[in-house]
Amino acid sequence: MEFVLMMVCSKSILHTSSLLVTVIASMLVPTALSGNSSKGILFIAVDVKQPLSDQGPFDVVLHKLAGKEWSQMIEDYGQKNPNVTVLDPPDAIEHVNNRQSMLEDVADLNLPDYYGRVTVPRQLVFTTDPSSIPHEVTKEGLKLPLVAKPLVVDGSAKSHELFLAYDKVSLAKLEPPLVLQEFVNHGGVLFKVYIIGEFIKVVRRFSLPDVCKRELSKIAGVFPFPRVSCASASADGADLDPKVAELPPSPLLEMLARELRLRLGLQLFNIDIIREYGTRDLYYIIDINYFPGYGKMPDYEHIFTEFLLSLEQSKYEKVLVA
Ligand SMILES: Nc1ncnc2c1ncn2[C@@H]1O[C@H](COP(=O)(O)OP(=O)(O)OP(=O)(O)O)[C@@H](O)[C@H]1O
Ligand SMILES: O=P(O)(O)O[C@H]1[C@H](OP(=O)(O)O)[C@@H](OP(=O)(O)O)[C@@H](O)[C@@H](O)[C@@H]1OP(=O)(O)O
Ligand SMILES: [Mg+2]
Ligand SMILES: [Mg+2]
Repeated sequence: MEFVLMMVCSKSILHTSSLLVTVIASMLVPTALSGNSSKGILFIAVDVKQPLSDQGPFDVVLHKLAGKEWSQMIEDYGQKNPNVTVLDPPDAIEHVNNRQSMLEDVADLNLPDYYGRVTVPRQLVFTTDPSSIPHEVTKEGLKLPLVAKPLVVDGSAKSHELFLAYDKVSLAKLEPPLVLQEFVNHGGVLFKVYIIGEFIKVVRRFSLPDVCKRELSKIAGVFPFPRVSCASASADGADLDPKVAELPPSPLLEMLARELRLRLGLQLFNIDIIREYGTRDLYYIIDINYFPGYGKMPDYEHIFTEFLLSLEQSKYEKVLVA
């Protein structure tokens, strides 16, 4: 079996050490350049300025690009080539690149709770007039502290600039569009669940420390905080309180990943999950990221390759059945 993948990513992504670069460096380019199409995968980098049909045919489109023009190009290509697999459809990506819509599907999930309950923190969206924020927050009964997050995630550093707010008055200093999300104490550790099709891998990362009532009553203001749970903040192997460190049960993660994959219409994403401190099984999803840096995921080369091969295998099986 041989199939052709087309890869596209923006310059900004190429400059960060994301999966695309890591994979190109370690797996794809050698495969494509050497002509040794081991496992049958041929990767072709695409020039987005040229028509796609002049560069194909492709079996799979793998990309992390946004924008109307690009979405249109992919849609047109898909219409002319109904057998192409787009990873992932631009409208599904856009849905999770907005911090309001990304969590809506989780809130609607209604999973059975044998292995634990999964929910999302309460949050409000503000698109204009920051002076109304304190009043709205009081009216809606959101509890402090609050995490302020830019509404749209667009791959820029600014869309990851978050603030922790300790009092309501200071909220008027924030810059909409943003979401204000209730902060949930979780013992300073979060679970990052990587999803690649049907495959799941969970890792522990350090996170923001808990905020106690005393601290809340003594501090006022909104404070920026750095990317606390980035890859360098791996908490796997750290000496942690076992109650905090215990991973969410696998059946819960499997059920959650399956449901989200279907609802979101995505194959490549990760989820940030925290467990409320002092509970055994109350989980909050606080973030979903499209096509995250898989290069940091243990054993990603093997998993990603198997995933790509499974796409073609399932197409082949469908043809046999039809
Ligand atoms: N509601 C919350 N309760 C407790 N901690 C939170 C909450 N929201 C965010 N955090 C902390 O802030 C970090 C950053 O928040 P979030 O994951 O939403 O931002 P991000 O910029 O999208 O991050 P990523 O790099 O994963 O894309 C989380 O990893 C977690 O440590
Ligand atoms: O840069 P990293 O490898 O950390 O990957 C991060 C990725 O950046 P990249 O796409 O430039 O790789 C981010 O994408 P944008 O929102 O900025 O588009 C986002 O998905 C983060 O959640 C990823 O961090 P992780 O969740 O995997 O810890
Ligand atoms: Mg996150
Ligand atoms: Mg995120």
